[in-house]
Amino acid sequence: MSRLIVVSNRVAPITEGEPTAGGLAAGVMDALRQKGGRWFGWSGSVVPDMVTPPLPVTEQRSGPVSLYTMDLNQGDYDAYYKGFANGTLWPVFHYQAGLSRFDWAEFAGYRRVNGRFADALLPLVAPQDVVWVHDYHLLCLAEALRARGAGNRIGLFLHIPFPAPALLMNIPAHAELMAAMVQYDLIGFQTEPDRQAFADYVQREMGGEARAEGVLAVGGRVLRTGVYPIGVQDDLLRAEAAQDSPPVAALRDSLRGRALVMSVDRLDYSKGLPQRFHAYERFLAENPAWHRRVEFAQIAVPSRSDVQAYQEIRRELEGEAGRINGRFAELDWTPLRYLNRSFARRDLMPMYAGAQVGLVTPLRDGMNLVAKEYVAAQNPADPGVLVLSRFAGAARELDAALLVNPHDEQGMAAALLQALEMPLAERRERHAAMFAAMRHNSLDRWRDRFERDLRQPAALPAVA
Ligand SMILES: O=P(O)(O)OC[C@H]1O[C@H](O[C@H]2O[C@H](CO)[C@@H](O)[C@H](O)[C@H]2O)[C@H](O)[C@@H](O)[C@@H]1O
Ligand SMILES: O=c1ccn([C@@H]2O[C@H](COP(=O)(O)OP(=O)(O)O)[C@@H](O)[C@H]2O)c(=O)[nH]1
Repeated sequence: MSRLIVVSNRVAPITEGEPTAGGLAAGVMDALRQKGGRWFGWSGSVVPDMVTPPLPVTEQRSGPVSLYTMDLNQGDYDAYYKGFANGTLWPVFHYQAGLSRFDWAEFAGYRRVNGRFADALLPLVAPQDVVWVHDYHLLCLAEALRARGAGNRIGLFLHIPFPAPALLMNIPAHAELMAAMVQYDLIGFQTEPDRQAFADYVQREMGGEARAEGVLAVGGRVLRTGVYPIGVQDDLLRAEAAQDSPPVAALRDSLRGRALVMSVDRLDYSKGLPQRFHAYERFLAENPAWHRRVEFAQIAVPSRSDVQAYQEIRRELEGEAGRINGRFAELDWTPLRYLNRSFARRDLMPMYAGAQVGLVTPLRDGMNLVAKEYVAAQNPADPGVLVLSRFAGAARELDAALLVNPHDEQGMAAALLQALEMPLAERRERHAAMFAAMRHNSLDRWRDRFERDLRQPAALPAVA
C-alpha cells in the first residue's frame, strides 16, 4: 500500500485543544486526522551543539496519525530556522527585502538541515509511498532525498507567497535554491500569481519551457505546478464557534454591549499590525460618535522572538498600543486591548462569532486562515463583517469582504466605519458569498486535490 508521508518543519501539538503555532500546523493536523498518515518534523526543541547528529527520532501516536519528531542542535537551528529560513527567505518571499539578511554559511546550514531531515526520513518511507513536503524551510529536501537514492514521488506545497523573479534574485543563492526546487515532482501554491512568479523564473532564468498548463520542463526534468488554496473544516469550526467557555464569557461580559473589532495574528511584521493600529487610531479621531461604543481586541501571539526584526516589531507595538490608549481611553473605556498570548482555537472561534468586525490586514500573506475561520464562525442570520487585505491569499476567494490596501490608513479607517455601520441585508449578502467560497475550497479539497495530483504523474495540473 502506498502511504502518504507528510514532512514539515513545524508540527502540531499532538494533544487536542492546545494552541497551534500557525496555520500550517493547524491545517495539516486537521487534514491528516481525517485519513491518517505519517508526519515528520522538528520537535520544537533545541539541544546544545555537543549533542551531535544524527539526533534520535521520537514517535507519538494520536488516532490515525503517527507523529515523528527530531530535535535540532543550536548551530543547525541558528543557521537553518533563525537564519536562512526566517532571516532570508521569509522577508523576501513576503516582499520585505529590506528586512532580509544573507550569509552563505547560513545557507549551507539550511542545506545541511534539509539533509538531516532526509537522513531521518528515509527509514520511514517505503519505495511506493508518496512524500508531501510543506513550506519554505524545506525547499532543498527533494534534492537531498534524491541524492540519497529516493525514487518516490515528492511534492512541495508552499504556504507563503512566491516572489516575482526580480525580488527572488535579491537572494544571492537564488540559482542554487531554484535548482533544488525543480527536483520536486509537483509544486503547489496558494494563488495563481504565486505559481506564475515561479514559472516566470524557471522560464526566464533557467531556460525552462512551459509545456502544458502548469507543466514545466527544465534541465531534463518535468515537474508540474498547480494552485491549491488551503481551506478550513467549516463544520468543525461552526461547532466550536457555538460553544461557550470561561475566556469567551469574560470577553463578552467585559464589553458591556460595545461593538467588538477583532484581530488574531502571530506577532509578525508581515501581518501589518502597526498600520492597522494607526488606521484604528485615525478611525477614533475621525469618529467621536463611536467613542465608548467600540473596542478593538488584538491578539498577537509572540513568534520567532529570537529573530531581530520580530523583537523590533514587538517593541514598536507595545509603544503604539500604550500611546493610542493614552490618547483616547476613559476611566471606563479601553479602546484597544493588546494581548501577547495565544488561545486554543476552540476558544477563538466563539470570540470571532461575537465580533462585529474581523480585521485581517496583512501586508502579504500566503493565505491567512484566520480570515476563513472568521467567516466560518459567523451566524448567517446576523453576520459580522470581514475587512480583509487585498494582499492576503484569502482575498482571491473572499472577494465579498471589504477589501483594503493595508498601506492606506485612510482607506482602512473608512472601511472600519463602513463595516460597523453596514446594514443587515448587505452583511448577509456579503457573508453568504464568502461562506460559499470558503466551503468550496475546504481543507478536504485542498488535501485531496494535492494528493491526487501527486499520485498521478500524467494528470493535468490543478487550476483552482
Ligand atoms: O512555525 P513558525 O515559525 O512558528 O510559524 C508558524 C507558521 O507560519 C506560516 O504559516 C503559513 O501557513 C498558513 C497555512 O497555509 C497560511 O495561511 C499563512 O498565510 C502562512 O503564513 C508558515 O508558512 C508556516 O511554515 C509556519 O509553521
Ligand atoms: O492564539 C492563537 C492564535 C492563532 N491560532 C491559529 O493559528 C492559525 C494562524 O494561521 P494563519 O494562516 O492565519 O497565519 P500564520 O500564523 O500561519 O501565518 C489559525 O488557525 C489560528 O486559529 C491559534 O490557534 N491560537
